[in-house]
Amino acid sequence: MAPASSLSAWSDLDAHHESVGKTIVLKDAFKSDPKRFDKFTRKITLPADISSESKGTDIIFDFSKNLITEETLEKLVKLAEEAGVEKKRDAMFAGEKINFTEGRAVYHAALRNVSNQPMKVDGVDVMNTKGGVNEVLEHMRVFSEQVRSGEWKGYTGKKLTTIINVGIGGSDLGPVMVTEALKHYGAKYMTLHFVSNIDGTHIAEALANSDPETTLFLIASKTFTTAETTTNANTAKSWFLEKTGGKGDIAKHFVALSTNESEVTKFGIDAANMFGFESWVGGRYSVWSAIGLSVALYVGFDNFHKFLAGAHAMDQHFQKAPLKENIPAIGGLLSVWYSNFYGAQTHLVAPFDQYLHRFPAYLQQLSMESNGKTITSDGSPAKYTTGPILFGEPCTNAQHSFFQLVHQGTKLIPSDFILAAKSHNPVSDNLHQKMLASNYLAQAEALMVGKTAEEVRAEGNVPEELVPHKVFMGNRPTTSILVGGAIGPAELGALIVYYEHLTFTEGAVWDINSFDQWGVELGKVLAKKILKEIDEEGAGSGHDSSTGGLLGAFKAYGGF
Ligand SMILES: O=P(O)(O)OC[C@H]1O[C@@H](O)[C@@H](O)[C@@H](O)[C@@H]1O
Repeated sequence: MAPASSLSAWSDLDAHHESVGKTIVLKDAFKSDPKRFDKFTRKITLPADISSESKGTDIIFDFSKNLITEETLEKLVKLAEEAGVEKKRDAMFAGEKINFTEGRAVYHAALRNVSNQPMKVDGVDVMNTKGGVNEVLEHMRVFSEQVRSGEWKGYTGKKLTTIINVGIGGSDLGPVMVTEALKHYGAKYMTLHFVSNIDGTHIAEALANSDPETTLFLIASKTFTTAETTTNANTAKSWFLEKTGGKGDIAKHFVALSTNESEVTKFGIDAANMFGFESWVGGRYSVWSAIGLSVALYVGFDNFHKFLAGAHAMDQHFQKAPLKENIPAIGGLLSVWYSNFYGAQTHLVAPFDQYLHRFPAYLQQLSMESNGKTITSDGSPAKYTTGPILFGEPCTNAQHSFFQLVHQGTKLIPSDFILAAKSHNPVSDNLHQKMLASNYLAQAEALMVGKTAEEVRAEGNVPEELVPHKVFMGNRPTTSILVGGAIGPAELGALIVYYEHLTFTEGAVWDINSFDQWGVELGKVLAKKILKEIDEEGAGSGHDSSTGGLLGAFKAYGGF
């Protein structure tokens, strides 16, 4: 594929940015076009049988407060066409090896293919083959139901009520985020811990109040070689054996979620207690796989299945909708528009939803590990900027911390706001929900309309020297996502997949491989070398003076 900047649609967008993009004033665009909201809003409706709403849940994506005209959208669609976004999408869904640096298919969509259409990699239907998607799902269903009912017992015959998931990166962030987001649906008697950090504090705090008789460990690692996870898992195993005086039965208290059977059995977990998946599932896309077992245990398999089904609905939309109507494609194209033509460096995602408090952290990995790349498909460096820095926090909290910069800073920060129309906790007669919604609406409006010097003066009693400080430039773009009900498993699944395919669209336009992550390797290798040096005499070798100096100081202060 040609570099994006050599496409004619790219030059066309460059010119369009000069003539229209730089001059568009959103509040005027709304005044002159009463239909702007309708024109730029897209909707997906999730089927009734999986939704939190009995008639099915609408999810509205309002793109109208973005710096675009109808012509911009057409030109962005043209760019997607020239960049082969649809072709690449179809190749992904056809199981082709689009992860070209690792020679792998990118097939996490198969994990949520609840309509069970045949999906093949190398001619094999991954849904129904032995050890395939359906078989693992059935294993997850049986196991999660046994644990939840108490049929699966610990070594002293007690029900397992504490779940400790040991994993990092994609083997942690998805399960943490989703179990938090679906807490309303979670088993109230269960205590969940997610141990990821190599910092011993993480595992120590999780074990501190856990009872080995009632604790289930899920060792979650695609490769089963990740240093943090194997170290934490070994510490957990030693704790378990020590606390149970060697009588504890590993088979009843440890299961593995992995692709690597030989490492799993080497660790001491029976292959029968392993929930597998395939190398065509990238770590950051693995919550839909066996890595999601903690979710199934916590919210029950039926809800886990709805989560997959909501995701599948968004997959089908992405696969079938024409680009101009295609919600994730539009999201991705807007990101390209801001990154490459306005020089925006960031993407803010602010859920107006406390249950979604780990959603931005999850999206950070999804977006930045996928598109934090420089090299294009022909091996040459991109001549344009790629993955934005994604960040966020739930609102209204974020408003009281970093929103100052979003409103009045020098940077353009395209922002997404997410709200569910219905709260799971309509306390104080829905007062909280109404206040939450009023902030969701007010922030997007304020970012767009801003406040002129004249408006500041008209408020009266403002000393002239303060006027510029109180001016809001406005014209700051937002995408507002409104879930037309509560956020249940299906709604959450669809929201995640919106961001997955948005990220896909960006990467497809930028002509990079969104599916490898070589950038995490170098630090791992150096850490191994330094770990050895900590136990050796001296301050290591071959380091720069800063690294060597710090290593020496650490050893001296820490008594190593
Ligand atoms: O699931 P495992 O194999 O332990 O990997 C955990 C994480 O490791 C990181 O270095 C990245 O590669 C992530 O994509 C991955 O999710």
